[in-house]
Amino acid sequence: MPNEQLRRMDAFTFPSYSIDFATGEVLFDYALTGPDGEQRFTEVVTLPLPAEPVSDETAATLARVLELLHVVAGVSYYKTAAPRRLVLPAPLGAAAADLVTAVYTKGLAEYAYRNQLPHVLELRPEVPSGSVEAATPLDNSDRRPLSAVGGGKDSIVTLEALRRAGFDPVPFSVNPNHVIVSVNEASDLVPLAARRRIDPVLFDLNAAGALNGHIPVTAINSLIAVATAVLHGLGPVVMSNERSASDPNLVWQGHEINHQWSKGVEAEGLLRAALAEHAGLTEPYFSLLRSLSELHIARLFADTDRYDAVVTSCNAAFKLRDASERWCRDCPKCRFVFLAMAPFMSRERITGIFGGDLLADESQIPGYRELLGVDGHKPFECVGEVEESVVALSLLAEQEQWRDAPVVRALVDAVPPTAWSTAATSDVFTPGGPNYVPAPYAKALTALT
Ligand SMILES: CC(=O)N[C@H]1[C@@H](OP(=O)(O)OP(=O)(O)OC[C@H]2O[C@@H](n3ccc(=O)[nH]c3=O)[C@H](O)[C@@H]2O)O[C@H](CO)[C@@H](O)[C@@H]1O[C@H](C)C(=O)N[C@@H](C)C(=O)N[C@@H](CCC(=O)O)C(=O)O
Ligand SMILES: Nc1ncnc2c1ncn2[C@@H]1O[C@H](COP(=O)(O)OP(=O)(O)OP(=O)(O)O)[C@@H](O)[C@H]1O
Repeated sequence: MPNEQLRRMDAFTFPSYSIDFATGEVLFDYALTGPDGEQRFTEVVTLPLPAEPVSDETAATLARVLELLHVVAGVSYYKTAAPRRLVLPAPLGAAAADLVTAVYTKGLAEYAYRNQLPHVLELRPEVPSGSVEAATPLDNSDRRPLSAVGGGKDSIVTLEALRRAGFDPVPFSVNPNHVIVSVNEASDLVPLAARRRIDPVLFDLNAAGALNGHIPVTAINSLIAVATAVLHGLGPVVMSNERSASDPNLVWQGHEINHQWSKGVEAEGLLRAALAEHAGLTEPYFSLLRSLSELHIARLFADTDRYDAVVTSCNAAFKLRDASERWCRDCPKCRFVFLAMAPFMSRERITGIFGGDLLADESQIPGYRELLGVDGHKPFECVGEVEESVVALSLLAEQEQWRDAPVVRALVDAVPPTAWSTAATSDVFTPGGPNYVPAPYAKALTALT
């Protein structure tokens, strides 16, 4: 469909979804409609099937989770045209409607900012009138947790913390690539995996110049994880989203723009409330690492070398096409994670993990200046706060193995005195802020810290 026609689309709708219990395949249909006709999309999510037949109760709870996933996963297609009407397929309760509103506004805020589409920040879904039958409550809180694995340091810290505290976690990933497969192998735990196939029409539209941008992918992965936990009779989904994921990159038109919005604590609360209201799940989902800073998590990661040969946090390794093998060593996330891990391990070890020494490479200095708040705003990437970067730098400046590294020397000179004094009184190693960690799991976190 030509780009001008896409731009004239006035509504985004959700025609249907279906599940095939013989294959685990769930089809989610979407449509953009406008004066020139419609553009249809179908996304396919394939859930891993349990060995036992699925009971009617499980099927009913699963259907409720999939209703939420259907609406949330629509963001990938909505963003090709950004119509002003978002027409939901069925009535929703208040908590579920709040989740959907936030996913399409706050979750798409970076996309709205970069494409200069302020109306997206004000989008309000049209919810058909009518009541929603109350869901049957399901308390699965004492079952084995499903631990989402993204291949990076954070989910590794969670997996090990749960294991050490005796929770017997099941690793879970959506579309595990070779990095995730290797992390699971290194853990020696038996994982579950779901497949997600984006409609290839989206890639054609992108190639033809359709609107594109960042989407709240963690909200989608989280709901696929919850659906899998329900189908397999498992317990809560445990995420590894850190404290700083809740902090915005900038404010635009009075709205916070946060690249990591769906990793933040607000999204976590909205998702929990929507799952409780719409699917009856009393303890569906939480982030174990919510109260920790990225720097703190990096320090915890350094405690074990079991995953050194496989851990990969760089997003370039997770692209659907032309992915890097492991760390690309030239993006904000590689720079930040290197800086965050370096104070807690030998130079030889970290150089082995990354396949190179970023603090010896002067071409990295401009990127590090952004992370340290010397130039520009916090990059649109999964990176920690400026304060965390300054604290990491101050720790490096005290260490013989790092203090003369060219990048460390240049950055120490660049950071302003005010930043050093903030870092000197920083609480980055003190857990804090709101979290939803259930009481029985608090011990896993305490054992960690
Ligand atoms: C890997 C990555 O960072 N991808 C972002 C990148 O996409 P790119 O075009 O370079 O390559 P692909 O990932 O292969 O995607 C191709 C196109 O497919 C569409 N798409 C992909 C996944 C999806 O769930 N929905 C989609 O619509 C999209 O049109 C792609 O162009 O740039 C894109 C545009 O800015 C981003 O949307 C891609 O981000 C992925 C959705 C992704 O998985 N990103 C995570 C690594 C990520 O950013 N995680 C955040 C958490 C953010 C959150 O709130 O959940 C983080 O780590 O901070
Ligand atoms: N493919 C995936 N399948 C399931 N969960 C995922 C996937 N990718 C990321 N996640 C989860 O989403 C959350 C955010 O991902 P993120 O990439 O920040 O974490 P990570 O890979 O554990 O660590 P790092 O921040 O070092 O990359 C984490 O809880 C992670 O486990």
